[in-house]
Amino acid sequence: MPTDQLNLFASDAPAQEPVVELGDMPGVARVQLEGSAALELDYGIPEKMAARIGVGTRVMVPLQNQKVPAVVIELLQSSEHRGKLKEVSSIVGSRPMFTPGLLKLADWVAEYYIVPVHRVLRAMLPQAVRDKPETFLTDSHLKLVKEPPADVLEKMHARAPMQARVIEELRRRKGEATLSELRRDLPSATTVVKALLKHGWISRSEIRVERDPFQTEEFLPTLPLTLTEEQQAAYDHVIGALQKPEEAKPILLHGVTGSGKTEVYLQAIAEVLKKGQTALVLVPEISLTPQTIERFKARFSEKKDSIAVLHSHLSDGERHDEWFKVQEGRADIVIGARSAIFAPLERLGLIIVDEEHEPSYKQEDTPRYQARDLAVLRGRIERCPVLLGSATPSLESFQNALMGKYDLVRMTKRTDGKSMPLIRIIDMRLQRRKGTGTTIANATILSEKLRTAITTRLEKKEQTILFLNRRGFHTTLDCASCGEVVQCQDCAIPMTLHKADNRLVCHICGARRVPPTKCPSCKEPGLKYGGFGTERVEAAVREVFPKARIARVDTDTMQRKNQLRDTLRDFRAQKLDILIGTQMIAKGLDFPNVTLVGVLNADTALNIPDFRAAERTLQLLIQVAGRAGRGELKGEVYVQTHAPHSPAIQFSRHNDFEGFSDQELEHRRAFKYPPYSHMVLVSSRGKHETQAEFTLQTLHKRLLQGLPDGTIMGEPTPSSLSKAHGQFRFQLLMRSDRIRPLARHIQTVMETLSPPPDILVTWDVDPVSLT
Ligand SMILES: Nc1ncnc2c1ncn2[C@@H]1O[C@H](COP(=O)(O)OP(=O)(O)OP(=O)(O)O)[C@@H](O)[C@H]1O
Ligand SMILES: [Zn+2]
Ligand SMILES: [Zn+2]
Repeated sequence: MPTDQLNLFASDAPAQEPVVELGDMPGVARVQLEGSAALELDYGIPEKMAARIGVGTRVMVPLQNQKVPAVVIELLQSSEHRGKLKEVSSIVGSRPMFTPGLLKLADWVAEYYIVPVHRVLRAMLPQAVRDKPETFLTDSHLKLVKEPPADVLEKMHARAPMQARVIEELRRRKGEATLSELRRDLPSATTVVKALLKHGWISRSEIRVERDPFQTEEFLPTLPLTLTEEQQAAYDHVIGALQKPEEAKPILLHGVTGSGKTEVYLQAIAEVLKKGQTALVLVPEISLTPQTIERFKARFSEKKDSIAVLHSHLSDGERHDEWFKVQEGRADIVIGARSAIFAPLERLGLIIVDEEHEPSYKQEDTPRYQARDLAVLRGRIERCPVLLGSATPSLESFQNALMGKYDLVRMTKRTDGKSMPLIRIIDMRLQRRKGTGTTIANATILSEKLRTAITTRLEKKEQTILFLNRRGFHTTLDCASCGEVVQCQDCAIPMTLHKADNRLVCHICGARRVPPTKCPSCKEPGLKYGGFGTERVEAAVREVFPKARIARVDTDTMQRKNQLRDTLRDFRAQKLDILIGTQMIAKGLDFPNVTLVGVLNADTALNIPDFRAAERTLQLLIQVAGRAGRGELKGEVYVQTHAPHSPAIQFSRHNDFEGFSDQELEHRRAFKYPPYSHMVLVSSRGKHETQAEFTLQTLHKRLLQGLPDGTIMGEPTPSSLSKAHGQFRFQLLMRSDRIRPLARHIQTVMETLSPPPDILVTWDVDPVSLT
């Protein structure tokens, strides 16, 4: 739709219903400023606004000769403020932007994550909503008001052929159309419509147009499936919680890959809608694929317009409109990534967090909240059940379930008697010694066994997924003479060769440079490349299987809008034999004809310096393996590794999540790591290495004074990523089983700290990444 034809308007129409009864009219609004200091101020409410101001309303208030945005957090009869109260200047939007439940959540987030509450309130509204509230697109809805007899129309064809065409078009459309619909075939429709209006042939009214990202998609309705016994038990458990939300504990649904968790979600949501309530579904950004959304829209096809989708790939306009769909109460179901936990749904009946173990539920900027934890909290505030689902639960949630804080429901089998895939471990150390496998420039990319397995699949017209968590062609470039590794100048990591454009690329800051021919350090020419990423795997696979139809899915190849959707569609339609990709293809995908999954290097996640390395590896392996054998045919998985005996690899081989968690929890308990403690990661960064380090050392000393009992505090050390974006990084880890006293202590100390202006100090409560 061409935007030049559509006019933007900002409505400030009064709300339909008054927010407060006129009888007990409060005269004072206590507000929280949005922009700056966490100040609560009182303002008088002018009489003409009284009916439209409630808790959660956004307003503009006068402050030091300016008008600034604020949120009403409380209505009072009078203020303790001495002197004359200033008055609220204006109201933003026609309805409150925050529900009382969300305001409570904001307070909690502020305290727990040690952030001023105004930062939390800002994070709760999408930017497009904050900056341009109620800026909707409009279109003209046109209606034919006179039926022209045949001869009139004929004359018109001679005199004003365009007008006749528009009239005929309108008749074809049962007498109604929008201007933008007409303009699709008749670019001059705007002028023609004006003439027709003047002559009284048609009438016009302005309507609001939603920028709906799925407008053009068709969804074939699906019916609820007959649940398996295990699904039924899980469903019944959720229904029980829906009936007694006050007593319900959060439910952890531990269901193996392909056990049909989504079907349980769908049927539970149907029940929630039947009760006239709403449902919130969180999915990791990366699994918010068209396929996922389609499953929801198709099941609730008669209500598909009442499903709002909130995630970061929407345009500002789309996000704005989807958000208002929720705020105006037109959405019954919200599906979204992390920040959708703040969707202003009312009458919330159920919150679902799918793939609850996913690290992407953690927000990596201030406020650094964990959306899965906020889901549990929001459930408590709104008295609604919370369902956390995963084939590989986070140890935090699993431990909560073992302790009885959460209910644990298991689904141990795949639907329809389909079996779990057979997992084979391939020791790549032996491959290298034997010199077998597909070797290009000394790196074994495909073991012989995996290659044979792919060949068999190609013969049988079954499909293969090859997974590798690294982009690019070569992952290192170093000097044979002096050992120097070519690193990014601004970040302490090796640069990756991207062969398609022959550049070395830094995967932290994106810096690009022409590959040097001589060592930058000793000037000798003997530079050699090492390691492999998806680009190189693609080249190798094309070489070995020249006839296979192959696609690569990573952020380099999926730049174009809809490219991911189109590639996945082709794969589903079996127009492709082999899909090579990064974690973009590791989760949630359900392709029945995939009978082989190859994990090309299972060790990348094991080598990260993080106490969760084993947990992450297990999660990834079980999830990727879970893409195989989801249809009638049995699946097989080959895991290539240099650490075949590590527990993460061995337990995932037997799909033994609980065995792994027993062992891993034991270990965590012994060393007091989460979930047996809360962790706070304090970091400093800056261009000057010594200043950054010194700042953290100073902070360390101050934190030592009055440190709450039971706190374990490390020493300031360089972060494992010691430099990024040209800034040196240092970190300090603290652990305690009681987070609140520690948070208060940190807050108090931070208030006394004034670091040099170019040094940034941050803190992260319950961090998921320690780099
Ligand atoms: N009761 C059922 N009867 C038959 N088929 C079912 C049933 N429930 C689900 N399925 C099918 O089983 C497949 C797997 O289901 P689903 O994708 O919901 O599993 P999941 O547990 O979410 O898997 P994963 O964790 O791997 O994403 C889907 O194709 C789904 O349509
Ligand atoms: Zn050198
Ligand atoms: Zn860099």
